[in-house]
Amino acid sequence: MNMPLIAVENPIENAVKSDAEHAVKITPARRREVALPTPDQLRGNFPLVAKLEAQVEHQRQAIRNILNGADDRLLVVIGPCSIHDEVAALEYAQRLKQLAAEVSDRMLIVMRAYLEKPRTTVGWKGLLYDPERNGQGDLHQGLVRSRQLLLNLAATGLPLATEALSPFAMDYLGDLVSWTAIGARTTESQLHREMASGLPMPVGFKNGTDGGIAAATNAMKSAAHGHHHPGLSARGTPVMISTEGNADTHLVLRGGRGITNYDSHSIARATHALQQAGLNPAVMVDCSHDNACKQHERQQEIARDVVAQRRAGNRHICGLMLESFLQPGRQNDGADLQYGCSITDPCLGWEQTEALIRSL
Ligand SMILES: O=C[C@H](O)[C@H](O)COP(=O)(O)O
Ligand SMILES: C=C(OP(=O)(O)O)C(=O)O
Repeated sequence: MNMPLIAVENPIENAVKSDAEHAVKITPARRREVALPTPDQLRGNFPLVAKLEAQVEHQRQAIRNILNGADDRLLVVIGPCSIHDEVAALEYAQRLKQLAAEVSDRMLIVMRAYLEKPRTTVGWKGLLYDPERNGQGDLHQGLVRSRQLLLNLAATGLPLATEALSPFAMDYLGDLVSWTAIGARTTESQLHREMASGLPMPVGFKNGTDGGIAAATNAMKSAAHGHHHPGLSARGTPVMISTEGNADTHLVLRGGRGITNYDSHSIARATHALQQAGLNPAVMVDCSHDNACKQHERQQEIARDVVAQRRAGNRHICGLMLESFLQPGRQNDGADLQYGCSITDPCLGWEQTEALIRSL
């Protein structure tokens, strides 16, 4: 049945207000709006030069080659749980770059450059949302600092990984990212599956926080399909986005509800389920989160165990995720912060990281 169209006077003119009018606006609803640059504006101000663009595309292809078995190196996504200090992140990247070069015949090392944090309830949500960490939120500054940081990190030559949390953030930053995660809290979300289906890089879906893999296998099926969904154009206008589907996806096992899933039985069950569903059986093991019960030291024995399983013949294990920073452990955010130490989940320190990667 054809619905009659409701006539609106000057709909475009009414909808699009000047930036000044939108700058800070208290709406009748429970929200305030602050204008942001469009993706085109941010990318225009901090452009990705052709050399870096080619580097990112090359790195995405190298990851795809591991996922489809054309390259048998181990994919290692490693770095801070979250980045709160750009200087420390860059120092970490410079050290990691050297280590990555040393082991590049056996591993492809990708740096975690996580700018958005999903929270169980509330907490600091990352550099992108609240760069000053004062609870006020400043997405404009967060977007600028995040893009500058990713450009500086990419200039080291390392491939970069993020978690794609806001469906809008990738429009601003995605051109710099070679691998992305959809986290345990959002793997079941249709919005995130739609987003993943249009992303140009490989995507790892974490198992759900309950430890079950069904949400992630459903997500892989959904992301492989094309979708139509609302979104934002590069010029900042609302658009219908039609995606092609992304077949470069895989499962990330991160444990759940205090139960681990990196042992050979759990991995065999997961790869069997993926094969039954007609999906790529390549799995990455997240050595942190519920697999390590948030005890950063345990990541070392988990990584060794998983690599031993691979050596024993399980070629479906394609990668590891590790949380690591300059200093071991974590600290509460506050006045006297220790340089290079996580303010979210605990991480391996640099010495432990170096020794672990060499030993693997
Ligand atoms: O990776 C980081 C955390 O595990 C995730 O952001 C959830 O943190 P929270 O449970 O402290 O909110
Ligand atoms: C939040 C993260 O993981 P998960 O979604 O598995 O909790 C993370 O890797 O930073």
